[in-house]
Amino acid sequence: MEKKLLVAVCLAKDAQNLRETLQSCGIYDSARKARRLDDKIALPLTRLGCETNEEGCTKIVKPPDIPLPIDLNTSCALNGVLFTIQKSHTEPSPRTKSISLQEDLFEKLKLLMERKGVWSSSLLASIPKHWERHDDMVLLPSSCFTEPVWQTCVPEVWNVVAETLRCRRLAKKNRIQKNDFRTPNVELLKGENGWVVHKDNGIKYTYDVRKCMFSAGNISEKLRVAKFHCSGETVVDLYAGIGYFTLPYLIHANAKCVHACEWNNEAVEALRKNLVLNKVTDKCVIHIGDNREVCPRGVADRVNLGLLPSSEPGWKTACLALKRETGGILHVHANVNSKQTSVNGSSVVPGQNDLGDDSFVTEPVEVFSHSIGDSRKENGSDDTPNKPLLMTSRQFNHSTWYQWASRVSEHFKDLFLKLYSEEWTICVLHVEHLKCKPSPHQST
Ligand SMILES: C[S@@+](CC[C@H](N)C(=O)[O-])C[C@H]1O[C@@H](n2cnc3c(N)ncnc32)[C@H](O)[C@@H]1O
Repeated sequence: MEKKLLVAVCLAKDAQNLRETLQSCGIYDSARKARRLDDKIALPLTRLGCETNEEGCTKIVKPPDIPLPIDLNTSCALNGVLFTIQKSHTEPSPRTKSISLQEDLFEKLKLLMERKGVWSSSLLASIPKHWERHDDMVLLPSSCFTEPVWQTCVPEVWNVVAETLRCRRLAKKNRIQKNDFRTPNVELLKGENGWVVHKDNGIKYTYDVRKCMFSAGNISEKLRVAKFHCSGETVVDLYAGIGYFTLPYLIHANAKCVHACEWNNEAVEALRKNLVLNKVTDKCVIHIGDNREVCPRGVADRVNLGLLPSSEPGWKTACLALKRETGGILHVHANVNSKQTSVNGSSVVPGQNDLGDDSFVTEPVEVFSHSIGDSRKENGSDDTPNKPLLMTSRQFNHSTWYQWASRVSEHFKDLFLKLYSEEWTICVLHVEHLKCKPSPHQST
């Protein structure tokens, strides 16, 4: 049997369908790259070979478990898609790459717009190259389908996108509204309701994508929180949202109780549902309103300050939330612009950054979770440090971050002194660098 590599060649518009059919028959070779041949696509095949008999006639040789009506260089049909099997004339690419959903989306949209007579290459840039998948919904970025001509072809455009990306509902982000709730401004393009369920590290989060944001960029911090041992601890989550951190504290870190502060009623509705969904309602007290007014005082062993670009508005509230006798741990989040400062060598002021809301959402930004621990009153014991002490994790040895952490701890020292007229001891226990990567659901 000749070891010639074979490909199935079909029209580009049918490539996705054919690929899926070949995959289900077990003869699609996902380790090789699909190739474009003018208006056609050559899909790589596996487990098939060919044989030439004495008359010089070449036939496909296939294992007995593949009873497909296929022959070499002859039109064949599978699931209504016409194709021919041919010998591959090029060496297979060593890289694993099959025709991507993005390429397929491009082909199908181009075809639709050509049929409507409105295709132009200027539309290329607004075909989405990445998206987020939530449940059966695909959430498209704000940069796509911006040209008015797309609107003249709805709902067909949305149907093609939904079919190609294999989802039932389709939504598109617009710029985040500049209000205190950071309302997402998501438009539903296909489907009726915006509620999705998102599973993350064994936790279910439900929320309406039109009303609340799911901060996917926080995943590494959520995973870190999930590893904490908080048995017996009371935690205050000052910016609870839909429960991004409240839930890992309750479910994985095993906190005794979380006081969750949130002022956005839409987020509170989702938070309530999430507590029920994850069966932890009895361990959480929701305080609805501005945390500076509604946060309980003197109750917490740990306070989470998960607000970006800076949690500074909540610093005083966090100090007051800690147990006065024993102190506790503060997790202080902020964006720190280390690029700028590493160039001129100056330090950063806590909370200072030059990144607009939009930059945070769309671009990688350095984000810090800064745990300030053991902020206890001086108890006079010799081993209690009375100066801020940096004990940051080894891999994060960026001097800007140390400087920032050091300034934050000085700031907290002053705050405690003002609030209680007595010295508290502050140690920086850890600095975590959170790269706000593209969402884990993004695909291309
Ligand atoms: C963007 S979310 C962040 C949630 C989560 N901590 C995270 O980092 O993924 C911030 C939440 O804090 C809420 N929030 C902001 N300022 C607040 C305040 N002063 N009091 C109560 N909630 C506040 C917003 O409504 C929003 O739901």
